[in-house]
Amino acid sequence: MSLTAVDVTVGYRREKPVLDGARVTVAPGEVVGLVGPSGCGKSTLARVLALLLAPWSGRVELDGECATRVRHRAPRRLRTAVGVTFQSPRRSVDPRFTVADTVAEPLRSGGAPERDVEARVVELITRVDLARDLLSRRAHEISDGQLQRACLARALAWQPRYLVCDEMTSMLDASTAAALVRVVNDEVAERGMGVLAVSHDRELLDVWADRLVDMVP
Ligand SMILES: Nc1ncnc2c1ncn2[C@@H]1O[C@H](COP(=O)(O)OP(=O)(O)OP(=O)(O)O)[C@@H](O)[C@H]1O
Repeated sequence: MSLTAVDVTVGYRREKPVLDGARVTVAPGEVVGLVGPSGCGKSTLARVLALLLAPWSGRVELDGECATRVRHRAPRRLRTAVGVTFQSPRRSVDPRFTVADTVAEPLRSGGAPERDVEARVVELITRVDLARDLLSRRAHEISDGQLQRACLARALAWQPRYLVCDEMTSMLDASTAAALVRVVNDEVAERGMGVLAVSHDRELLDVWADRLVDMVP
């Protein structure tokens, strides 16, 4: 059981791979910190493992199953098994959506019955310590920290087996950052979720991660 990148080669421009045969594996219940110099491809590898970017060659294995398609083309059981959070919550939400719509979005697109969605959204925002009266607000009406909490709630909507955190805390104040890491750690401890944490903050990863993977360019 693991979320694993096997010999992944991928880039954004033809014949200029950013990753060339990259490998990383995350076991259930494990927090793996991904470090390396700026531009070495950490976010790219995170996107590949989150099934958002298809490798040119190599593969992603999710608990032994090879993920051959990405984004909405990936089968639902794989899409819902991996959650992802990004550095900038503002760039990762639809500004027209309320907080409730943002958190509900993966549930709706994954086919959750509408009668269950509202209750689950309340459960999720409670989990990330967001007040219920924020549910009707839009992104521009709440702080970065509150919006990142909503994004973490969205990432946890389907109780993913793995979570990819790409610089989740780097735009946040220290206390919000610590609170979000605690929420993630609770999911690790309670359900055995595996985490890939990308961060520039070595001190954070030294305390958060069980082990570090250094991407040598
Ligand atoms: N969408 C994109 N289109 C074109 N090039 C990209 C894109 N995303 C990343 N790159 C390029 O790919 C390389 C690796 O970027 P990536 O963001 O994966 O690295 P990183 O290690 O996460 O960097 P940082 O630590 O600075 O966030 C960089 O040269 C970057 O400019």
